[in-house]
Amino acid sequence: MRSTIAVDGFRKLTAMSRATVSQFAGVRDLVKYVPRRALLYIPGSNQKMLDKVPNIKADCVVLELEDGVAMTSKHLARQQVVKSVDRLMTNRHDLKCFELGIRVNSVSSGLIEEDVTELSKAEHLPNAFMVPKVDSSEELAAVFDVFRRHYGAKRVMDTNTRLVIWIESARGMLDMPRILASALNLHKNSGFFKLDAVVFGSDDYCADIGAQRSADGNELVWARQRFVACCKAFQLQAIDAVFIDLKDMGGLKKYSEEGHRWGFTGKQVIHPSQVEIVQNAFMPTAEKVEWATELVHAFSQHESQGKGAFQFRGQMIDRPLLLQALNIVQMVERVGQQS
Ligand SMILES: CCC(=O)SCCNC(=O)CCNC(=O)[C@H](O)C(C)(C)COP(=O)(O)OP(=O)(O)OC[C@H]1O[C@@H](n2cnc3c(N)ncnc32)[C@H](O)[C@@H]1OP(=O)(O)O
Ligand SMILES: O=CC(=O)O
Ligand SMILES: [Mg+2]
Repeated sequence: MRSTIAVDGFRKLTAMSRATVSQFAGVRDLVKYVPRRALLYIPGSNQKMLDKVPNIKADCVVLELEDGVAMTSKHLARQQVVKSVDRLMTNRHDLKCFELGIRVNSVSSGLIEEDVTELSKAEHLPNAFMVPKVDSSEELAAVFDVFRRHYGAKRVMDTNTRLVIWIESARGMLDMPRILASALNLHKNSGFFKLDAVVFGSDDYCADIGAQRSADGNELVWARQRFVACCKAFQLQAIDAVFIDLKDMGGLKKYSEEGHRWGFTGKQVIHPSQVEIVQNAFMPTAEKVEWATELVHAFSQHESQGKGAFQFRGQMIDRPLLLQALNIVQMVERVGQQS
């Protein structure tokens, strides 16, 4: 299997290479890197699905309060998610996922206040709070305000809890650079949850622009490519669209591999049967892991001789290539620790 090959490739790293990689911890914080190849939604209203979380191997599990939950079940979902997050975070070392998040309702829905009021009754914070339909940077101030009022300043400003946001409208898409910069500044200036990943809400985006979904996905090409470029401009992870045809595993594989080639970091999934296909598609190949490991090592040697650019296997290498190689090494290191 592709992921296994890559993990084996990583295990061949020598102690010297590992030490070399750690010299670049200042460039990218290796310890805090969270793989998000597959981000699985679990509706908070479904207790049977919530009970499966400890054994789910998706990189990121999203306890869902938004569109996966009927309006008539929001209250029940909030109560079940509060109990689940306390139970799961108490035994967090037993979880198979890297990140347990909660997706609240959007600011524009008018439901976020009730979500946060209820969630703040939990003793534990999740690893990440997830906010959908962020259309403007002003909305982030409203998110900060509602969390600070209900959780208290200390709990939301002195924590490792991360922020993940969804871009799902034409307005959000056009304003992405301002939205992402504001979210990062909010963390820098106030200590509020740090933005770590951005998710493309393609179904809501299609509804917003009036596009019809097609088998070849042409209607989303521009948006997906702009989305990746904006995320990567701010060194943020970019999570690709949901694939809703639950029985079409070939189609899921094709779109996942395409997303990986285009620069996405991972993909949203809605069913456990989609997890492994997506994780494999977003795993670097064994050759790529070997290339990355050797490149990082070569970079370190050249840098110690005062050379920022050099030749490596016939290619010119400088800092951007080092960053790409570090992304690969960080991903494989975390996945290797899990398996
Ligand atoms: C597109 C825009 C978005 O906003 S996406 C995010 C919002 N949507 C969601 O949260 C939906 C998430 N997915 C689901 O609710 C389910 O997968 C849906 C699509 C309803 C299908 O469920 P169901 O009919 O039970 O499927 P199934 O019979 O094939 O299930 C087999 C076993 O797997 C389980 N399962 C299913 N989905 C999940 C899931 N997301 N998380 C955890 N477990 C899941 C089922 O409970 C079932 O378990 P068992 O075999 O009965 O023990
Ligand atoms: O929230 C996800 C979407 O596709 O919409
Ligand atoms: Mg959506």
